Amino acid sequence: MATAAKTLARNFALRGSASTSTAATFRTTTTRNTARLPLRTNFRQHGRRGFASEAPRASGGSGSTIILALGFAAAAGGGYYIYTQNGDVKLKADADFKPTEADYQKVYDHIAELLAERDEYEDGSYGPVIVRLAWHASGTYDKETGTGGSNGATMRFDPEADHGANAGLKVARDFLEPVKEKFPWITHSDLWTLAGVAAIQEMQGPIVPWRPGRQDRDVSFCTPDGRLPDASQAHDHLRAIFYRMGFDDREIVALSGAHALGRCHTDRSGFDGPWTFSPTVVTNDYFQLLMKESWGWRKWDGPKQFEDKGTKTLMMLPTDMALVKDKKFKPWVEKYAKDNDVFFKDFSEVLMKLFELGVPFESKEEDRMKFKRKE
Ligand code: HEM
Repeated sequence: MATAAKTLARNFALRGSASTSTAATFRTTTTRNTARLPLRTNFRQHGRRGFASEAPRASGGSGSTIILALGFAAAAGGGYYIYTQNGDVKLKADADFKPTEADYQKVYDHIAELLAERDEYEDGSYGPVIVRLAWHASGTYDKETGTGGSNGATMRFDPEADHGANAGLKVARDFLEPVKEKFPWITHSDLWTLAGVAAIQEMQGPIVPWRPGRQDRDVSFCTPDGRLPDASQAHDHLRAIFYRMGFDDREIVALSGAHALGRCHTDRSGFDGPWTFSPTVVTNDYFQLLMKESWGWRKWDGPKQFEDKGTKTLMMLPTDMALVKDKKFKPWVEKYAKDNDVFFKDFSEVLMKLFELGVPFESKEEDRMKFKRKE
């Protein structure tokens, strides 16, 4: 009997044969096709691009950059004006400027345009690495002390940018800098989470309600290293990390469904490879593969990880396998594998909660915005 991965691989081979009728049925990040296929592929093997160390970009810029930024700000209707002081050119926020939902939708639209345009990145999309940035910016939250979380964007600073778990995220932060320049009124911490929402929605995931209100904080608010999960560990570690943020077992499993997206990189985490054959489309394939595929240890010099026995091209981390080994996690994996709609509903709710961790909102829950996808 063919394994799930072999079936996926066969579909991939079909796509490779460039049959237009077949290709038309595959879901891609640029063509939205809501028809549910049992298994989808838009997998492309790409050469790995290395990203070296994570030194944050120096802030500030030349006068011409600032004037350019002013042009963008004006174009975006951002309520900013320019003034000079001792020859210094500065941008200053208009305190009266109150961005509306339409202003935030413009930010969303710009990110969506950039995601579509800049398809030179691996697997054709920056979407997965942006989702990882939004998650790592939020997942430092500690409910006991109220520290960490998406309020602050402290990964802009060396101590946090250099945490091992954040290796490779400079590429996502840099991707978003032109957006910050175009809309200088938005905080980095609002921008990173809004970009996470945009990436999920533009990769055909569920609508994720979002609200603004995060303030950027200085370097003294950087969280200590070790708050994000260690992929080499087991169920007890997952619970310790995610319970600290205030999540329960169902939510831990739903969040892990993000690993339908993207891949591991030997020059970042040390692990290697994608979890699914469609790493730029939000699907429940991660759960299907966890349930249906046979997984064995990969024989290699790198850290311990699993590979599918069928094609040996997919991977699972020890923490991913913990979801099917643990009696309380497994029923949720089964449920999400069987029902993509239930997964999408829970995934949307849990992402919304993740991106709001640690934020002292002035707005109400009913003020959350639902962004329209790019046409
Ligand atoms: C459950 C605990 C988790 C562990 C141990 C874990 C671990 C990892 C590791 C080791 C990588 C590879 C990084 C690299 O080498 O580039 C990765 C990638 C990724 N993770 Fe997780 N993760 C977890 C949860 C999550 C959650 C909750 C989300 C989002 C909601 C998420 C989203 C992603 C995405 C989208 C990527 C792909 C990034 C890319 O393609 O560059 N992960 N994760």
